[in-house]
Amino acid sequence: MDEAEVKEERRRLAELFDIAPGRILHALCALAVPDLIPPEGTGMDRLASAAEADPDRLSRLVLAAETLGVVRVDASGTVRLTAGGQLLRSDHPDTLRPEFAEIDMFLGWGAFAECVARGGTSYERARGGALFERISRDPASLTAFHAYMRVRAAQLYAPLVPYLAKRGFRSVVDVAGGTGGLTELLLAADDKLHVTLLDRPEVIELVPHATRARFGERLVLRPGDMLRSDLPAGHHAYALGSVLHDWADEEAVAVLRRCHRALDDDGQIVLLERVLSERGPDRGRLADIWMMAITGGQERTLARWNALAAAAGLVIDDVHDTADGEVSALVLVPDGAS
Ligand SMILES: C[S@@+](CC[C@H](N)C(=O)[O-])C[C@H]1O[C@@H](n2cnc3c(N)ncnc32)[C@H](O)[C@@H]1O
Repeated sequence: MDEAEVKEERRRLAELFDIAPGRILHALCALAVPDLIPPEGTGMDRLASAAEADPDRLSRLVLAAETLGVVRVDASGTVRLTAGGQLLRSDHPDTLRPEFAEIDMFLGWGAFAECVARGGTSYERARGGALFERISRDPASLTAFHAYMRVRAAQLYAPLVPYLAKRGFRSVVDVAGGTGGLTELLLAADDKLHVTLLDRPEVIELVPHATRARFGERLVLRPGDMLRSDLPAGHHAYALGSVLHDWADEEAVAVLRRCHRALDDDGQIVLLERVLSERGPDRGRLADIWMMAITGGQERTLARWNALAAAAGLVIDDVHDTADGEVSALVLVPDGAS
């Protein structure tokens, strides 16, 4: 490398390493700053008072945010959101706010290199418990996590809904379906469908009343533990959206076996998951590292998904990818049924 290339690489790596941009966006969202900036703009002092923040510190944060391109501050000191900054508002349909306002995941990275070297998750080391157990004891974290999951589900799974609707499910169990982001998409796409939403009891309690009222008896809420007890039996499809990537193979196979046992005669299991490329650079490998750090699970290649299915007596019958490769639908049926 010549001197200019070294300089450029140092700059590129230092930029990758810098923790500040993410934390600036986090603080803006946690303090609801984008929600407090009206279309006509606002002054720094007014913004600080609305955000209940120290005026000097908040103005430094906003100026740093301008450098990141999410706000613009004009000569008179009026602060406005840029087009990108609009995505940080909670009322934007593609909002990033619940994700960026979350602190628990960030704190969970802790001593990450330790977990690479010695196993376990850095989340557990840093936060003193496994993710789903710990946030269950911390209402603020639980609410923030599921607020993010709902928005994520609506955005991530929407491109798969036409494909899922065409499969003509009679009834679906949304296994570990959180507060029902996927369930709502499925129920809204087919007015004859019944969905049983199963998750931990404290998560089922967070299902919004509006969702319960909207779908009436087509939605059954079922507190349960997919790792310790049988799933409701006799349904046509068992959907698992971003569930198995949270778990190592042993637990993932145990959950698949439970779904297999519960299936209707012509039943199917539908995984909504990322399919990692077999080799070469893939942004999904960063998501894989999130899983290593936070849950102890992993993102999987098609070969690994095949192996997981086989271990539960299942085969992959169909794979439907989305254009951006962020998520695919993998349809599993009992081995010998396809
Ligand atoms: C990554 S979230 C995915 C939520 C939802 N399927 C979605 O795509 O939005 C994982 C979900 O698994 C649930 N979960 C974790 N352990 C569980 C268990 N033992 N039994 C049932 N649900 C569980 C969590 O509460 C959480 O809602």
